Amino acid sequence: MQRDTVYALPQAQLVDFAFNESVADVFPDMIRRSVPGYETVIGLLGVIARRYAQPQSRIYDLGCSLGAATLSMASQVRDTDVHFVCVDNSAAMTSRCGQILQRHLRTAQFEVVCDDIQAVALEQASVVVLNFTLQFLKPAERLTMLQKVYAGLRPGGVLVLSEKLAFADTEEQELLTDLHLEFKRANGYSELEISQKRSALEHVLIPDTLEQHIERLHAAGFAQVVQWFQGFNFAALLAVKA
Ligand SMILES: Nc1ncnc2c1ncn2[C@@H]1O[C@H](C[S@+](CC[C@H]([NH3+])C(=O)[O-])CC(=O)[O-])[C@@H](O)[C@H]1O
Ligand SMILES: O=C(O)C(=O)Cc1ccccc1
Repeated sequence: MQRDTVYALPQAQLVDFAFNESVADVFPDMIRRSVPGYETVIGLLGVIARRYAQPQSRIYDLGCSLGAATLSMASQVRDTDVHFVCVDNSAAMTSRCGQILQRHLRTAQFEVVCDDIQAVALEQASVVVLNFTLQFLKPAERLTMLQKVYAGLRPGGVLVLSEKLAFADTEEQELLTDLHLEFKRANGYSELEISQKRSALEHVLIPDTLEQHIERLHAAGFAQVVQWFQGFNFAALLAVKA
């Protein structure tokens, strides 16, 4: 695995974070060292998919990056007639994702689409995954995205939503942000790397509170909303269509 050094050297100017070639090259290392519980979430996504996958349905991995969620789900889902659709608007990610999935899955089992997740048709879905992706959409566009997911799901289908969280309570926000910083330091990131990435993400990754997520999922139509994971300021929910 290639080590993430994207923000190791002082940047001449502040540039918004982008999922370009340099990020795609080091992404497994970057996300593992940046998101507390990432690997656990990936593993448990497989268990959730195993529970909710339906015969002759589609599983959508929206904002798939290198396909880690799809690989976990494919290893657990028993129905052979489930089709995986992996979508990401970064060509650097989708080209690598296609190569990785090819090594593990049958060609007929999956497709990788380079497009905005807001533009792709969602049909006959039993499982939809937004694993740390909704947070990159403009806040005003998030409800429409969830409504689209709801419409594309079959009854009994599930949306898995993982996100970085904000907290309404100032003290809680400070504590969990601080613990996230300690997590990054513990994983070998320097103060320079941490602060440069924070600036780059400032206008790109806009976290909502858990309460905002739950309310929005209900507004989109989901009857059952359950939080199943939290690692500091990162959480995962599942939302079931009745
Ligand atoms: N509008 C959009 N349309 C399509 N893709 C998008 C959009 N906005 C962002 N992305 C894509 O969403 C992904 C977010 S990373 C997901 C990790 C993965 N799910 C994983 O389980 O390893 C999370 C993170 O880096 O914090 C990137 O690949 C973006 O290109
Ligand atoms: O690094 C961070 O602070 C994050 O919030 C997570 C993250 C992980 C990988 C790419 C972008 C953001």
